[in-house]
Amino acid sequence: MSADGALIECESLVRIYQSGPVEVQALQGLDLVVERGEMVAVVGASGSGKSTLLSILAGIDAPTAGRARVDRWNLLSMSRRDRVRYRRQTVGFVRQQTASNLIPYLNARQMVDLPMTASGVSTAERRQRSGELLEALGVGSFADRRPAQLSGGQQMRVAIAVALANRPHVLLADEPTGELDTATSAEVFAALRDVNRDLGVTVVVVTHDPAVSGQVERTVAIRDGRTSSEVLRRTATAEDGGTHVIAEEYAVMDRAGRIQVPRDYREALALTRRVRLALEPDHITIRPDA
Ligand SMILES: Nc1ncnc2c1ncn2[C@@H]1O[C@H](COP(=O)(O)OP(=O)(O)OP(=O)(O)O)[C@@H](O)[C@H]1O
Repeated sequence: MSADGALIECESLVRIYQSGPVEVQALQGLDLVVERGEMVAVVGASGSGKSTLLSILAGIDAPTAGRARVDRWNLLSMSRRDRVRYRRQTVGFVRQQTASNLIPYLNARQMVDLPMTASGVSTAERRQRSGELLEALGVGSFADRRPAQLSGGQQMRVAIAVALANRPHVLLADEPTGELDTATSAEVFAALRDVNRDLGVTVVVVTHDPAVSGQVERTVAIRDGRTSSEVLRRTATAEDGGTHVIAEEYAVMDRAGRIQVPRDYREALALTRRVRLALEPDHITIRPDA
């Protein structure tokens, strides 16, 4: 794998679910590298394997085959005890349904407090950390409110604060804006970007929302359980001094040299099973087998 020292490395990751006689290949050899400090959006159609990937990275689900490493943890060979430590200390996870992240009878401060209590953090440190986190997420003045007394966007910010309580290296968020209106989504997403920038937490966020994925520097697209393409965005300065974002799409090639040719390209040239490949001085051509 190329990136030495990357925080997250998945290679040829496979997850097969067996339900009775039916086998579902949720991940079919997925490759993903995320550098420390990056913020990456994962996009893809419903059923493409996004939530499966996130559950594996969160240490909730175990892969069937392949390689997956986060920090110093090998997610395939981790013992049960290590898995508990990993989930407590290395990753923070924000679930898809806002309410499932929260406990109805606790207020925001108590909820942020809970994971730290489980990790044996002192009372004074807990109090300081929960105050700082709620403040950083813009919900400092709601510390004494329970979930039912908060709006959807505020609940999600509290959920993010809870996920960050034990200073994880990685924050994983599965459709954090899925249940929110456009304006609130933008606010929650801005909060995730602040957390990434100000606290240095690496963020992997699954989203359906192109408006959301368009705001990060790298978007990884999953199709049929594999990483199919990546969009990289950078800000360029024009001659008149104005700035604009340039987005470039790349196909992803695995170590065996496999790439996915997008369906519209295949259809446009009627590419089917066999194609002609030719190596040119600085590129490769793919032609129909005519
Ligand atoms: N526990 C499970 N048992 C059996 N099949 C499952 C299980 N979890 C997921 N799958 C299947 O694996 C595939 C990938 O599901 P996954 O939830 O990862 O997709 P997704 O991209 O997150 O979809 P969505 O955007 O709808 O949440 C789907 O075909 C799904 O039905």
